[in-house]
Amino acid sequence: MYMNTSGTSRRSYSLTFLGKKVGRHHSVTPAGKQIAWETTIGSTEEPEEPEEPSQSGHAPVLEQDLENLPGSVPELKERRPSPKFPNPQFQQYGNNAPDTHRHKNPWRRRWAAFRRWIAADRRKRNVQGSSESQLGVGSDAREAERSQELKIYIPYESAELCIAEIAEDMKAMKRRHLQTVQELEENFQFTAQETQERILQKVRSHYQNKLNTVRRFLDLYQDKVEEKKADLEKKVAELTAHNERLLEEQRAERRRWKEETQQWQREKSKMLELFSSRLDALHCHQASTLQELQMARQEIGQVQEILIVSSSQAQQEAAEEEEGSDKKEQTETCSVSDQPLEGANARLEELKESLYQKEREITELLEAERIPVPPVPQPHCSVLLPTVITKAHEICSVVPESRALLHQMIKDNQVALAEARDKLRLHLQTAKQDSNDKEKTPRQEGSDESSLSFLQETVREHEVCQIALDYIKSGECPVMNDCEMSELEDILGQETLPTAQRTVKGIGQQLLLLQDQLKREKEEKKKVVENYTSERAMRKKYYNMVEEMKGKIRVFCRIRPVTRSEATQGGAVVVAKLDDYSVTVETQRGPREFQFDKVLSTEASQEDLFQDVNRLMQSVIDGYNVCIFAYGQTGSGKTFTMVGDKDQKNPGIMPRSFNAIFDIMRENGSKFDFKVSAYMLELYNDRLQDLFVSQAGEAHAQTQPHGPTRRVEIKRNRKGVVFAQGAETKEASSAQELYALFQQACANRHISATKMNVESSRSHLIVGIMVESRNLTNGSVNTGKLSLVDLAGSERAAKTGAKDHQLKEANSINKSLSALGDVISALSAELPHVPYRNSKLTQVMQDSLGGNAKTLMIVNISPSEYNLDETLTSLVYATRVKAITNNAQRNVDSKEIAQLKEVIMKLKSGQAVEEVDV
Ligand SMILES: Nc1ncnc2c1ncn2[C@@H]1O[C@H](COP(=O)(O)OP(=O)(O)OP(=O)(O)O)[C@@H](O)[C@H]1O
Repeated sequence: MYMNTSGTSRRSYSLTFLGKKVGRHHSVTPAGKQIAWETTIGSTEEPEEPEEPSQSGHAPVLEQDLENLPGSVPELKERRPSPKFPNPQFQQYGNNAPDTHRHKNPWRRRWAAFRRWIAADRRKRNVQGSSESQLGVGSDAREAERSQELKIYIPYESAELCIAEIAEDMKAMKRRHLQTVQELEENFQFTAQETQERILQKVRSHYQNKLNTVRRFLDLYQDKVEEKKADLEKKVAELTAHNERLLEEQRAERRRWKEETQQWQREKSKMLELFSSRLDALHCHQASTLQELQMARQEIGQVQEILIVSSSQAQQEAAEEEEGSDKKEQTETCSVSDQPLEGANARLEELKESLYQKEREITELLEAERIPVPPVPQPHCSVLLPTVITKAHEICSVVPESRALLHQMIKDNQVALAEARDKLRLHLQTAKQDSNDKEKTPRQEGSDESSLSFLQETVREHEVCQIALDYIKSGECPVMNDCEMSELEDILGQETLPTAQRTVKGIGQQLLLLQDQLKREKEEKKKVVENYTSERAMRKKYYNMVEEMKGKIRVFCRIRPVTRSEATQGGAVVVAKLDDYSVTVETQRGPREFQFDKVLSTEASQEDLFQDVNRLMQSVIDGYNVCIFAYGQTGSGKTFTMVGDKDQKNPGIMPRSFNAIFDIMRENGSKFDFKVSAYMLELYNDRLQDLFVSQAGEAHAQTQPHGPTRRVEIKRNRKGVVFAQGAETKEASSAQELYALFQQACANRHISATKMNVESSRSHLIVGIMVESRNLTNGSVNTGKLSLVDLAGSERAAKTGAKDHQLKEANSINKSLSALGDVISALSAELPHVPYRNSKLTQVMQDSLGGNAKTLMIVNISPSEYNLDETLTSLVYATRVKAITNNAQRNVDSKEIAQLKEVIMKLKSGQAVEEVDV
């Protein structure tokens, strides 16, 4: 047998039984040394009893033995592991382990006995060897014998015992080994746990620090927000004050306009009165002239009768002459009878002349009455006055009725003059008394002054009239110096001279003046109306701005053109756009006006509409939630507005938004890093469907026994932002890519033909576009969401002709719209409970109605009388929506929060988190 130590912690046994190797075992000795020994059984000789172990234990024996083997004791000692290991279990195997402990191990005990036995045997053999050398045996034979002697012959039972012990020993070792492994594992776990806890602690403290920083940031932000809020409130107050000022100005303008109109009306009526009184006078004059004419005609008739009588008398006398009467007598008679005839003829000629004159005058007057006389240069008073007086006097002297009329006029004027004088006197007396009695207000004084001047004017008018009439009566012309003449011209300028010619010309001039004034008034009125309209538009604009600042939902109204079917039905157009902000509907009870943030007429193009929508795209990029939805009866143009026409010649809000978002992104590409993703859903028969999954694909998935059944559900995050759980979200890197996704989704939408619309949407379309923008300067992240909703239209089955499954669809659509109506009513009435949960549609739109989004509603209406009821319902509905207030907030995370969110996302998805991430 030989024994070898290699100084390692492994031990190997190699057993040879009856000349054969029976096995090799490795084990770790407690002392950590490797021992290999071989046992060859060659004799049945019983070994000597081993020596009793010495008091000092077996260790010295072992070291002694080991000195003869490869690997000396010092080397072995060196290789022994130092008792560094903290585990006491392992310490017991170290060199410092107490002997008592060693002896407790049965195997060790036996092993020690065995080694002692071997040592004794060796000693015995050495003794034998030395005696033989002394006898001088040949060296070769001795060598062979020595090699033979090196073998130790162990009795079979001992070997068996030994093997059994070794086996037992090995089992025990195995157990200990396993135990050690287990302990190692436990220890490792314990250590790993400790390390993990340490890391967690570190992470926690790191997070805590970050959180504190974030809190500080938040406080700063809060302060800034407060400042901003105060600023905005100030601005709102300023705008309100400005609005008030504008309103006040408008009221003042209106008052002024009203006063001016009244003044103008007063002046107009005064002028008309004057004109009619002048006309009356003219008619009187005309009537008297006609009467005169009549009388002249009668006179002519009488003269003609006299002429006839005289001619018959002449004939008679001629006959008598024939009978031979006295010629002298005849001549006398004849000369006597000729005398009245000549007078009558002269009178007749005179009358005729006067008649023609009168007729000419009347014609002139009538002409002047009919045609407004352009202002002609007045003849000089010095020429005009004597002519007028002479002519008037002539008429009066020739026509007795005129004379009588003149006398009457003089009398009347005298009476009127006396009355006017009395009135003036009375007024002066009263005024004098009043001025003595009390102090007057400026207004009273003004009215007194005006009535005094009126009375003075009346008196003066009558006085002038009196002088004129007196002159006409006498036929004299007044002798006037230049000063008097100019005074008279002034009077004539005031048109107080009652001559017909003057009157007519004055009336013509007055008419012209009136026309001029009317024109001016009209222009002024037009200007006032224009000012008022522009001011009204401005006021509405400011009002809308204030409302928007307050967070009110914006509502646009779009009137679509009359469709062909409506035209064939012959329904009248009952809807009209009043201005950019008002629409009017002709109802049976009269016109009804509705006000919105914008009204788009039938002529408004898709570009016009998008111009007002475009600014919301910037809000999305800035991190706001924005919702744009179209509402209206079926066939009113919702899909046209939101999506566009079929061949996309007139793209609607959705495709335009895609382009606008990517345009803004491109412009800001140097400052931000953007990410765009989208989901597209439809709410069909009260079930949410992912439009990125085709109906065929979904049907296939349903038929699979363990196929993935997608269930899309509406959830809200802590900030109240709605998101679709279970819906596929796809990323897009360009507007074209996003549009391709949109087209893919639209292809999966439920559409069918009804009587009202050949391409009627049978579901609500919901498109969500998420835009994440990371600021490259400060690392903050904005997350905006744009929700575009094309609602299905409310419909009446009788009108649309819906049957079977279309009826079911219509019921579902109407039910969800009615739930939407309930939500709108509750929000506009500011009720404490808003029934969002009554329908999936209202759940989807929860953050857009009364939530934290900037919302725009487009109410689409038909202009036709055929849809009057639905149009009125839609407009009332939209008016209610205008009253709803949202609280739009920006979704901004600082760099740290964004990073932490990323870490949380990674942890949630089971990804490894590195120190760098934290
Ligand atoms: N502003 C418009 N200019 C021109 N055509 C329009 C306009 N609005 C709507 N139309 C036309 O009217 C028809 C009906 O419009 P659309 O399909 O958009 O109605 P809808 O409200 O979406 O109906 P439904 O609720 O049934 O889906 C379409 O042919 C559309 O092209």
